[in-house]
Amino acid sequence: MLPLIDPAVAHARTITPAVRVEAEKLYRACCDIGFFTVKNTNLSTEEFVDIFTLAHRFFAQPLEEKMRISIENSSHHRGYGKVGAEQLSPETPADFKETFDMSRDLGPTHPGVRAGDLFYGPNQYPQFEGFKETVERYYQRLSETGLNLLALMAVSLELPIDYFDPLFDDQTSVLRMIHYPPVTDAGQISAGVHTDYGCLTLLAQDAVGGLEVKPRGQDWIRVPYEPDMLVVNIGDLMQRWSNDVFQSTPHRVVPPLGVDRYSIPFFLEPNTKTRVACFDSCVTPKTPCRYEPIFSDDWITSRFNQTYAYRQK
Ligand SMILES: O=C(O)CCC(=O)C(=O)O
Ligand SMILES: [Fe+2]
Repeated sequence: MLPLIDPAVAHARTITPAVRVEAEKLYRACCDIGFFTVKNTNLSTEEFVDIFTLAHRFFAQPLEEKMRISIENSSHHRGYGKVGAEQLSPETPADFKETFDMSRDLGPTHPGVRAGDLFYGPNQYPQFEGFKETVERYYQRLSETGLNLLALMAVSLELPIDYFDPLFDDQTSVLRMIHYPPVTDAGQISAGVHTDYGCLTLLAQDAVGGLEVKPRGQDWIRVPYEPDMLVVNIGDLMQRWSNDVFQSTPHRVVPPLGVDRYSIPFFLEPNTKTRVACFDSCVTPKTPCRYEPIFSDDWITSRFNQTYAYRQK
């Protein structure tokens, strides 16, 4: 069982006894497992249902239609990724999944777009009525929930409760829809063993299940589906930021044979040029800072290039 955290207590950015309780639970979860679950988000049950319905409709289209918004046409890593586009583990074949990625839909007046930044730009959307509105609303909701979790994390790290807010006010988070087609032989890997690149991942999965997590020194844990629940994990950038106090835990997807599975991760990432240097509270005489400061976007770019076939051409 993964620990359950209530992000809503941090909404007002005021340190209350409830904030301290949740921050302490979150801290332990991040140190010991790197994964936890979240309920009491600002998403309604209908919004969970709507986003999955949209994902089903999107992936049900013919391949040619989906390829009109191929990620390979985007200078900003947005749009449709066909089966085989991503290989999360170098040890196993490319992942047996298709994806749709979006971020904040930014036009030419945004300074990052003008500067030609990879992380700021327009989305590529399919032509459905309501698609843009539904995914953008979901993105907004997940961003709020993610920032509430970061507020708890800030408290647990002895930082001001609103420490992360200005670092995410021009965020580069990515919302992804994933369809795993039915696996028919054991050689097909839905999602290979990997860690996530960034800060925090907030995942909605469907009732099929299949997500498995391997905390340090423990066996694989299966993460069961529960309605209205998000599964959250620490990514490599946050592990680095915390001087390895928090764990970015390996995970994989092993769904039951022969069924379609859908999941919707939200990768919460800061503004570009966020300087990631060990938090003071994570550095002690016995555990000096292990990492050079790095800019968040340089880190994410290097990780993309390792896992995407089209970026290696
Ligand atoms: O589909 C899932 O349950 C997990 C997906 C995942 O780990 C990822 O895309 O990074
Ligand atoms: Fe992942």
